[in-house]
Amino acid sequence: MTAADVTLCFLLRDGADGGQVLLGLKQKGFGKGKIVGIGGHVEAGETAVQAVIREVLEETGVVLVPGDLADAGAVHFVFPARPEWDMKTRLFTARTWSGEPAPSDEIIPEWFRVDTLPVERMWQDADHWLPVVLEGGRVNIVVTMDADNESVASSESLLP
Ligand SMILES: Nc1[nH]c(=O)nc2c1ncn2[C@H]1C[C@H](O)[C@@H](COP(=O)(O)OP(=O)(O)OP(=O)(O)O)O1
Repeated sequence: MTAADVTLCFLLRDGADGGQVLLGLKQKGFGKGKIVGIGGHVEAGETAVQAVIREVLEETGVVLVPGDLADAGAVHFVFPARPEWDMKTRLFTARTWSGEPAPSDEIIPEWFRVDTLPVERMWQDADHWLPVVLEGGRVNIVVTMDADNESVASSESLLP
C-alpha cells in the first residue's frame, strides 16, 4: 500500500513569554480529539505547497502565500498494524500570513508556547520531530508506530 501524501504547517509567532505555535483540536476524522498540526491530504494535481495553503485556509481561515512558507522537511508515519494509515508528511513553518485563525468544523485552533507543548494531548510521536521543526530546523524522519497505533515503536532520522 502506498502512503498518502499529506502536509502540515506550523504558524509561529513571538508571544510576551516566548515563541508560540498554532496547533488545534481535531474535531473529526483522523486524530479526532487530539491536538494536531494544521494540514491534510494533498489532492491529485496539487503540489505540497498548494495543498498546505488550501488546508490552512479551510481549517483556520488564515491566508498564506508561497513566500510565507519555510520548508521544514518530512516525516513518514508508518502504522504496521494499519498500513492504510501510512502517511508521508511534508512539513512547513510560517512566520507571516494574513488573517486571524478561527475555528472550523475540522479544527479549533489554539496558540501554544513552544517550550510547553501539550504533548500528552498530541500524537505520541510529536516530541520526536516537532521541537526541531519549531526551532527552525529541518527533519527527515521515519516514525514507526506500535501495534496499538498510538505508541512509537521506533524513529529513525534519514539525515546524515
Ligand atoms: N502519527 C502522527 N502524528 C502526527 O503528529 N500527525 C499525524 C500522524 N499521522 C498522521 N498525522 C497527520 C498528518 C495529516 O495532516 C493528518 C491527517 O490528515 P487529514 O486531517 O486531512 O485527515 P482526515 O481523514 O481528517 O481528513 P480528509 O483529508 O478530509 O480525509 O494527520
